[in-house]
Amino acid sequence: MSAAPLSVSSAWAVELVGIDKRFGPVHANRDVTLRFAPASIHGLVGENGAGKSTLMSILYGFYEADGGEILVRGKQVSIRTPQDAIRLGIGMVHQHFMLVETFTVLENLLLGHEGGPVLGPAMARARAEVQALEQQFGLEVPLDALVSDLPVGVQQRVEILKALYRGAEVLILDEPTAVLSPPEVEQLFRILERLRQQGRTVLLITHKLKEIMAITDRVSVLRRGQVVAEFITAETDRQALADAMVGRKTLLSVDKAPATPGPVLLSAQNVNVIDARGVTTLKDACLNVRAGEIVGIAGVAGNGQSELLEVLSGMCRFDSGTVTLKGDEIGPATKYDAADARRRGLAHVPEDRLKLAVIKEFPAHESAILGYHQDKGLSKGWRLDWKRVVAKTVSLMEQFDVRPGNPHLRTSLFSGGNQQKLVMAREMDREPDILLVGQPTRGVDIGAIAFIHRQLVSLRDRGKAILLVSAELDEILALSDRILVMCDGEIVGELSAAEANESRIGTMMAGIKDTPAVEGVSA
Ligand SMILES: Nc1ncnc2c1ncn2[C@@H]1O[C@H](COP(=O)(O)OP(=O)(O)OP(=O)(O)O)[C@@H](O)[C@H]1O
Repeated sequence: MSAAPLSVSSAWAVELVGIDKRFGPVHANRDVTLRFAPASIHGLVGENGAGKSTLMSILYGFYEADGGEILVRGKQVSIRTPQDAIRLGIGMVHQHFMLVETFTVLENLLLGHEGGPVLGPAMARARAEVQALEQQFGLEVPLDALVSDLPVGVQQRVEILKALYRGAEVLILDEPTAVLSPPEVEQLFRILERLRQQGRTVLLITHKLKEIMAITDRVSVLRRGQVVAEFITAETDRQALADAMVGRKTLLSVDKAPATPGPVLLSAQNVNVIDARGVTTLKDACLNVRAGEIVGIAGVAGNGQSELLEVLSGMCRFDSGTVTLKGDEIGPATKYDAADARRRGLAHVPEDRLKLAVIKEFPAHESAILGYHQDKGLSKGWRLDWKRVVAKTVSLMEQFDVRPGNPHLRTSLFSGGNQQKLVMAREMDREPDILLVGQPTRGVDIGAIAFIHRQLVSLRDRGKAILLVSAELDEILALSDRILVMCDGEIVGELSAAEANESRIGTMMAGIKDTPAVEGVSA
C-alpha cells in the first residue's frame, strides 16, 4: 500500500475545533481549536501537563474527546481508534517505539497490514513499495535487519516509514529527539523537511525551543489545556515562546558567577569497565571533581557516560583503576555500593528516572525516600514512621515546587518534570558533598529546567562537587565550569567553560582528540 496522492479539498489538512477533554478533575484540553496546513511543519509546545499529548492522542484515536470536532481535509470525521486515524491518513511516532524487536524491519512494516500475511510475490511487491518510499523521503533503513540490532535513530526511521507505508498524510511526532544523538537529530530534520516538500503535514511536540525555531513553519502554545498563543515561527523567537508557555517572563540563560573550586572531592584514575560480552565500555577514565565546581560530561549517548556514573555511584563494579571519594581510595575489590556511596556523602540522580530513581506504581512519598529509608528522622523504633515520611515529602515538594503537591498521588501520575524535581529534592536534601547527576532535564519543560539549573548552581555555590552528564550540549555549556568529552568509552578531551563551544565539543564527540587544558584529563 503506497501513500495516496494528496487530495486537498480544504486549505487545511486537519482541523481540531473546540476539543475538550477531562480526566476526572483534570481539565486536560479546554476548547482547543487548531488548524494544520498541508506541506507544513507545525510545532506544539507547552509546559509538562499542558495537554499536548492528550490532544494528539485524541487526533490519533487513543482517547475520545468529550466535546469538539475533527475535520480531515475539510470533512468532519469520527476517530475512535488508531485504525480510524490510520485510515484517514494520520500516523503517529511515539516516544517509546512500538516495534517488535525480534522481527526484521520489513516484517515490522508489514505487521498489521490490512491484507494479512504477505508471502512470495506479494512480499516482493511490498518490498519494492517500501523501497520506493525510502527513496522518496530519504529514509534509509536496512529492511532485513532485526530491529533489536538497530540504533535508536534507525528504529525511529522504521516507525516513520511504517506510518508512511500505511498512507500517512499527517504525521505526529511526540518528542522525537529526546532519544537521539545530534547527528541523528540532523538526519531526522532532513527527513521532516522532505516530508514537508512532498506535501505532508508534520505535527511536532517538543520541549526544545531551538528545534521549534529551526524546523517549524508555525507553532502553537498550550497552557493548562488551552491554546494561549500561535506564531508564525519566522516572526517569533525563543524568548517569546518561553514566556507564552510559562505565562510570565522566563530566564532562558543560567545566571552564575565564576566557580571558586576547592579541594578534589571525587576522582577516578585509569578506571576500566569490561562488560559481559568482554567489551571495554569504560577505558582508562581519569577525572577530578573539586568542591565548588560543576564538571560536565558531553558525548553522544552510549559512549561510556552511563558506565562512568554507575561506577562512581556504586551501582556497577569496575575491573581496574581507582576511585577516590573525599580522600578514601576505592578499588575493584573494595565493597562499595549505592548505600556506601550515600553514607560517604555522595548522592546520585540517575539518568533513567523511571527505572532507577522512583517506583512508578508507589505513592510519591515512597519514591521521595527511596534509598534513605534508614534515616533516623524517618523512623520510629525499627519501623518507618509514615507520618514523618509524608511530612518530609510535603516539605520536599514545597521546596522544589513539585506539582501537584500531593504526597499520596501515584508517582507515575506526575509529569516527567515533576518526577524529576522530586528526585532532585530527595538527593539534594541531605546536602551531599558530591552530586552525580545524569540527564537532569530530559523530557522536562523550560520552567522546570530553569528551576533545576538554579538548584544545581546553588549547590555548587555552597561548595559541593557536581558531576553532570547530559546529552544536551546547551545544558553542558550553560552549567559546567569544566567540560570533559567522552567518545567510545574514553575521555577524549577537556575544555574550560571559557574555551568551550558547540563546534569544538562536537569535534571531540566525534572522537577527534583535543589537547587537554586547565585541569588535564590525566591530572
Ligand atoms: N490517562 C490519564 N489519566 C488521568 N490524567 C491524565 C491522563 N493523561 C493525562 N492526564 C493529565 O492530563 C494533563 C495533561 O497531560 P498531557 O500528558 O496531555 O500533557 P503534556 O503537555 O503532553 O505534558 P508532557 O510535556 O509532560 O508530556 C496532566 O495534568 C496529566 O496528568
